[in-house]
Amino acid sequence: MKYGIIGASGRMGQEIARLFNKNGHQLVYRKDEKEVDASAEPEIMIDFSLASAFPETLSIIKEKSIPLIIGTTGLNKDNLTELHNLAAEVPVIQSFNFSIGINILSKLISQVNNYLDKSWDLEMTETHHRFKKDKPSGTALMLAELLKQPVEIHAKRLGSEFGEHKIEFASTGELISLKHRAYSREAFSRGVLLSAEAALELEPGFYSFQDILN
Ligand SMILES: NC(=O)C1=CN([C@@H]2O[C@H](COP(=O)(O)OP(=O)(O)OC[C@H]3O[C@@H](n4cnc5c(N)ncnc54)[C@H](OP(=O)(O)O)[C@@H]3O)[C@@H](O)[C@H]2O)C=CC1
Ligand SMILES: O=C(O)C1=N[C@H](C(=O)O)C[C@H](O)C1
Repeated sequence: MKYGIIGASGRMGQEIARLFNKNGHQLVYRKDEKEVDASAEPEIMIDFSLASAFPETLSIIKEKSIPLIIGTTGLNKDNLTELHNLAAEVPVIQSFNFSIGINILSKLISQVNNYLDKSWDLEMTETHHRFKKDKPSGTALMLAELLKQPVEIHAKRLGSEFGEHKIEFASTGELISLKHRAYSREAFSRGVLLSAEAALELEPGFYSFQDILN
């Protein structure tokens, strides 16, 4: 397929281009903060840029009227509402984490939730590379929303860490610890590839990555 990337020169943009090109797809549209490079009209658009780019992304998708896969974090509730409105016109697949593992972890957290009461303490830690611009991670915020009670999120920025999320549940007598760690950005680009290939067959609507995996 012919695809476009908003945030093409970024860490994720480069990883997505590597995996998509390996799978025979053609990158025909690249946008970064100051540059656009287009050789043909893309069939789908992928956005891994920055929250500050969101208004531009919205107008690009409205103008091109093609499916959007968006992984950019730091989006607020108004941004997500605008994505839902856009989904009336085109398929929108949105996730703060396109790794299969985090989607498994989400299901485990939801199950653990069912057994916990106020006598259990919860703590969450997310660890990312030193260049990450937002804090806490979008994944941590997404996981926190699955929990019945509020949880403090500790954010660590260390070296080249690709992304680790740990949730600990403790009573006065025992501890449960659930952790996911990405070993490379391919953990995310694989999910983006699955979503992009599915997007071409979807009706307009708002889809999570979980919807694509189901
Ligand atoms: N959902 C998921 O699975 C994952 C999500 N992410 C998220 O993806 C985003 C990108 O991460 P990462 O690649 O590490 O970040 P980088 O900082 O490496 O890349 C950001 C990219 O966005 C570009 N950009 C900045 N402003 C604009 C704009 N106005 N229009 C178009 N492009 C713009 C930058 O271009 P320039 O260089 O010109 O400034 C750069 O290419 C982050 O929000 C991160 O949290 C990351 C990994 C997985
Ligand atoms: O910036 C990153 O690298 C990542 N960001 C996402 C987030 O904010 O949750 C997903 C992943 O953890 C990597």
